Amino acid sequence: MDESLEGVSPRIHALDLTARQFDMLAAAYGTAIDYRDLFSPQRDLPGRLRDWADKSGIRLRKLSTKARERGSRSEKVLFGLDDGYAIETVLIRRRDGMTACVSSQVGCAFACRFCASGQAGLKRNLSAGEIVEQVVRAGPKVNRIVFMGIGEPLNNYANVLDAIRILRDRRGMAFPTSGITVSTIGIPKALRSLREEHLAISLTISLHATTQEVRDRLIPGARKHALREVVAGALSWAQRHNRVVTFVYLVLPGINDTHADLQRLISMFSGRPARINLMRWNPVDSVDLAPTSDDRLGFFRQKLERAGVPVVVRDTQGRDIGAACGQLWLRDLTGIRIG
Ligand SMILES: C[S@@+](CC[C@H](N)C(=O)[O-])C[C@H]1O[C@@H](n2cnc3c(N)ncnc32)[C@H](O)[C@@H]1O
Ligand code: SF4
Repeated sequence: MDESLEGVSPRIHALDLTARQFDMLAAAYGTAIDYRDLFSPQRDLPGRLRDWADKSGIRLRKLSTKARERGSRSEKVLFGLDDGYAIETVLIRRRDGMTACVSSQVGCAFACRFCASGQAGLKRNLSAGEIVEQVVRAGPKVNRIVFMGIGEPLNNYANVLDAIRILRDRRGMAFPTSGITVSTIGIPKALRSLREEHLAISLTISLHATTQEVRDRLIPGARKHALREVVAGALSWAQRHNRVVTFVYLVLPGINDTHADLQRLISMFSGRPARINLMRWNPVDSVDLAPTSDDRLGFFRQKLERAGVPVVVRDTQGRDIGAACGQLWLRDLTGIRIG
């Protein structure tokens, strides 16, 4: 992370600033505000903050709320961006707090067959500040963050890691990294870098196949990533950090749910620092796939359990408002889908 102010434009987004950069700006403009004030969850930001922003030419907020949709346990917020696109953030209520499911990119380059978010391709990366702002705007009840919205976080490595560092800074939001999960298709080079970071985050790998051929069909953008390198990179991260890595497996009838798949999953993960989350496909308009049956999911779960591989069946929240995993579309400012 470059902590100097070089190249920082006067219209910089306050939530892009590290505490050190803030100190330098505070010294240059003189201020009575504290770094923590930048992360104020209030809708009407305190006057002293607005005065400081006017004086220093800093933008306190960059996202504009375009729409909100409430479901039984989740809420979806459509945030407009400066360049005419709109991304979505999902808030999920839990018994002990709230989870913010944040977007990391404007669209996605990987074009997974089963997912809405990659249908328009990748337009650009979100900045660290645009990621942090999604959490700030979600309010103080958020105690978990999952990078499971639009985009592939490890394809925007620098900004996602900067966002995590800003979020966890004790002088700012002091968000515990143990409450942050990065979900990724597992880009091997980025996994090697992540292994060396001193960050106590959780890691989830979207695996979805046990052969290269099936994975290439399901995740066309990841064709150059060898499946065994993805798995080895994730397990190496787990060993280095003394953690368990979660592998997500979307069970798709007739595609990746054969007995041979089950056997390969068992031999890949038995005795490893890994757990498997079996998932059902959430429907996406104009995508010709079918969700698996409860029986098939139960069969996979039972066989994996018997082989000693930790496994859970995970059902995602938000299907009632099109906010479940993989159902978020890149949109324009009026909410019309792109892709
Ligand atoms: C939308 S992705 C974003 C994070 C990252 N790009 C990834 O693929 O892990 C979050 C999770 O949703 C899963 N997913 C995508 N489309 C889905 C769908 N239609 N039904 C269920 N899960 C889906 C992905 O495989 C991934 O585990
Ligand atoms: S599942 Fe993840 S990697 Fe695949 S298109 Fe959706 S957001 Fe991108």
